[in-house]
Amino acid sequence: KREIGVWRYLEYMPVKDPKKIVTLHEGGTPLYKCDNLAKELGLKELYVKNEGANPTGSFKDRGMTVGVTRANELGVKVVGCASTGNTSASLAAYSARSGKKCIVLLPEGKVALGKLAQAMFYGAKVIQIKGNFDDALEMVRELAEKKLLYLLNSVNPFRLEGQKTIGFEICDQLNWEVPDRVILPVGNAGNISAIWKGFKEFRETGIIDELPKMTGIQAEGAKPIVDAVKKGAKEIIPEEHPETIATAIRIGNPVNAPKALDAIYSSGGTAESVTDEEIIHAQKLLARTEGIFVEPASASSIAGLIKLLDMGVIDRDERIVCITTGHGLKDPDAAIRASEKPIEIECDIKVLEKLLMEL
Ligand SMILES: Cc1ncc(COP(=O)(O)O)c(/C=C/C(=O)C(=O)O)c1O
Repeated sequence: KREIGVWRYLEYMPVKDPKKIVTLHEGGTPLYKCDNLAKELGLKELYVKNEGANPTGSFKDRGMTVGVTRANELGVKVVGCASTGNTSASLAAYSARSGKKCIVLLPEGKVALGKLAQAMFYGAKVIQIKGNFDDALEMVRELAEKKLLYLLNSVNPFRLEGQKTIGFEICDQLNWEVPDRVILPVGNAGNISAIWKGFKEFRETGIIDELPKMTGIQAEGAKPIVDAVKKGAKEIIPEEHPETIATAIRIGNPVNAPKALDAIYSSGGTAESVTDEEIIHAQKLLARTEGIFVEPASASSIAGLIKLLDMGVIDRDERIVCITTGHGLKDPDAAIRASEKPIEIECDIKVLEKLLMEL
């Protein structure tokens, strides 16, 4: 009996020795039909694929199970990555599970609390650099070139092989009724490239005939892919100083830009940017209409949906899947900052009853 999750698709995985698989039973995440939010937005059919339901709380686990399995096959002892947070949290977990040493490079002061706690607690060697993610990635790639570690950023194709299963699962969960459009946040641009690959492989094997429009969303202050798409360019111009409260996608020089641009152009998709305010608004709207709590970067897919509807780019009768990529608990500070303060009272039941009346 095939378990659900990434390894349900073993035949599509570049694994030579299944006995070397390192897994935390990642994947098999919920595809929620969001009728409340759809009604709010005047949409016919809206789904949210919640990758926050993965073992370490983000879609990165899908890539890491395949990437660390590869490291196992190679007999690698030390793995490493640069990260805005979730990649480091995931790599720390999978390297712990497979007895490997793990080193992660993080942009000092720009990593959400939950992610930092995970990387530290799983026992990774956590290095904070005085620079941004792009600087950290450059440094860790040099260590890889010197063979001092096995690099597990999404320059490593084994990461994308795991993440393409998001596309597979969406097809299975919609009984092969392919969505018209898939909307997701884009940072280093690995995920949009991987998911597109998944849909294309399912079409090549005859499981589906149609392909969705791949739609990438970036933050206003970190949008090299969006700028390229607006010009129909084949290459990006790196953003020197990417800035956004959605720190997961605070990336200026996405390594997978060529693949991501190809996914967007060949699928007839698009790319759009959203402000931090629009992200926080969408994050709250999703939580309060559908009970789905995601971190700010993840909510940019909902914010992008709203913006593209307002711009008339997206038709209201499209079947749409928004991918929410990380759990809201990853960034508790952002959630508390965006919420009403708790009410403080003495232990007086009368006061409490009065508050209840005003609920
Ligand atoms: C919640 C969340 N949403 C979206 C993205 C963007 O995905 P890509 O476009 O494939 O990079 C990330 C990426 C995080 C890192 O790049 C890292 O953790 O180093 C993320 O954590």
